Amino acid sequence: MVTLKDSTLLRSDCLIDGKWVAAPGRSTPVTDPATGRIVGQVPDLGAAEAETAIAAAARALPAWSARTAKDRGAIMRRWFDLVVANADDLAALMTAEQGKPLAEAKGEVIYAASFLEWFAEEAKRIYGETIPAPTADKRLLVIKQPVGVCAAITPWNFPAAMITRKAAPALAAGCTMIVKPAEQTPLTALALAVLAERAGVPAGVLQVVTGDARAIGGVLTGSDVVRKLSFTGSTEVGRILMSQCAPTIKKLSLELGGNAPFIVFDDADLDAAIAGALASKYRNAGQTCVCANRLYIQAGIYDAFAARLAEAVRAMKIGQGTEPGVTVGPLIDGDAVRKVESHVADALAHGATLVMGGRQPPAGGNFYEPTILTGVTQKMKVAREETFGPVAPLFRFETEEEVIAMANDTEFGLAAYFYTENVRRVWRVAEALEYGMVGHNTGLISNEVAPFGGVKQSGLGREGSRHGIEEYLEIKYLCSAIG
Ligand SMILES: NC(=O)c1ccc[n+]([C@@H]2O[C@H](COP(=O)([O-])OP(=O)(O)OC[C@H]3O[C@@H](n4cnc5c(N)ncnc54)[C@H](O)[C@@H]3O)[C@@H](O)[C@H]2O)c1
Ligand SMILES: O=C[C@H](O)CS(=O)(=O)O
Repeated sequence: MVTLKDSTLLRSDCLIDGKWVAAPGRSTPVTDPATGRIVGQVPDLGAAEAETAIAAAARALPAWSARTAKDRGAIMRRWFDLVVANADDLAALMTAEQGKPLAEAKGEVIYAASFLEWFAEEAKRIYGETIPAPTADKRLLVIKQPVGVCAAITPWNFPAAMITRKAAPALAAGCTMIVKPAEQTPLTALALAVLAERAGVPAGVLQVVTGDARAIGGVLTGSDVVRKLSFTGSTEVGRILMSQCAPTIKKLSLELGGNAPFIVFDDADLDAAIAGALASKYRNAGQTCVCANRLYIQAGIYDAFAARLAEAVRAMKIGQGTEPGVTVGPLIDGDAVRKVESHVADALAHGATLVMGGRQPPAGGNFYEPTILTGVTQKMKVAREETFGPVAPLFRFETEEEVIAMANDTEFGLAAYFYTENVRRVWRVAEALEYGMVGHNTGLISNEVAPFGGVKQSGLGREGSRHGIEEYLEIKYLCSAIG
């Protein structure tokens, strides 16, 4: 089990309609991916409970949306304060169920809290507009109103941030929300719900339902009462949910898979490029949607970059997230390990060279050693699929035109990175890359103030920034005849 300062944050029941709901005889264990040990139990709920949660959200909507923006903002701010005050416990829960190193988990909790802080303020800046009427007898204006009852389905790799990045703008806008967290990481979601309740979020405004993803998701996507779905996860599941939402024409936010190119030109600051590669590639053991998935290194510095990266990666420490100094934790489960193994085996079978790693450590489990491959080509799986593991495949390129073409040769379009000191090249490359987010001379681009999201098959819409709250608002145009 997990040792917390506040043991009441470890829940084994769900929050529905202001009540904590258990399911005697219907519970699912939550396991530590580093050890396989059970760290908690959560209810295995389904369609009936999803329906109950939707009805509760609908009942709570009028009063919540009628509260002033300042009032909702104050509650969101209290939620922020409580998340920060309980960051150590939330990080402990996260490391226990997701495996990331404790320092990373703490960092994610603070990142997750930043969305609560940001949208506590943005709630008060939902502005409308007046429009000069084309005729003297009319007055035209635009107001913005909350979408209504919203659903959120979230992934396991960022168990806190992927929830607050949705719930914060939704509640700030005056919507109510049902969250279905990933089955692997429900404990963090339930602890956030405890703190939301303590912050004053009323019954029915925020609900967390754990259990049968297909059954719960089927009800959330099929209900006409649910006016919006915000999903973060794989592109494959995003397609399914998008089609399930079609009959009720829901508003959609989709944050899906990635295949980020990481481009280093000959004139790059090599120290900065190595630091950026480490941060982008190995964060969360490579299990982030914006991880560098392909590293394109210009011919003139290819060997030097490979050697420097190997030297830096050798300094990494793999192990349980609770161990001091650990920088690479376990992958989420055996399937994730097998996917990484298949990508490495495919690359080697097609001519790549293993510089380091390429195996599980002797201890086994869900760990996989940080890996570097050279001699990688576009024909290999690592070029076409999201590896979602600590594998850095290095591709060699000669010209700017060639690398832009290779970088864009994917159905994904979430994040891309490039390193150069040439100002003219910054503009050429940034504008030519077909991605929603581009990092120049940095491997870390995510924060609460910037619009996070992708193009092509990496998703729809943006989260965070001043744009993120628009996803939870409808525009209403009012035309008043005064003649
Ligand atoms: N773009 C982003 O911001 C972002 C962030 C994190 C993760 N991701 C992507 O998510 C993927 C990894 O996360 P994952 O393995 O949790 O993704 P996943 O798509 O397997 O699962 C995500 C969520 O969807 C639920 N789900 C799965 N099938 C469902 C169904 N048929 N009906 C209803 N719900 C269903 C899961 O229970 C989970 O809560 C990667 O592709 C990663 O790139 C994207
Ligand atoms: O997995 C992708 C998440 O969005 C993580 S982050 O926002 O880049 O930290």
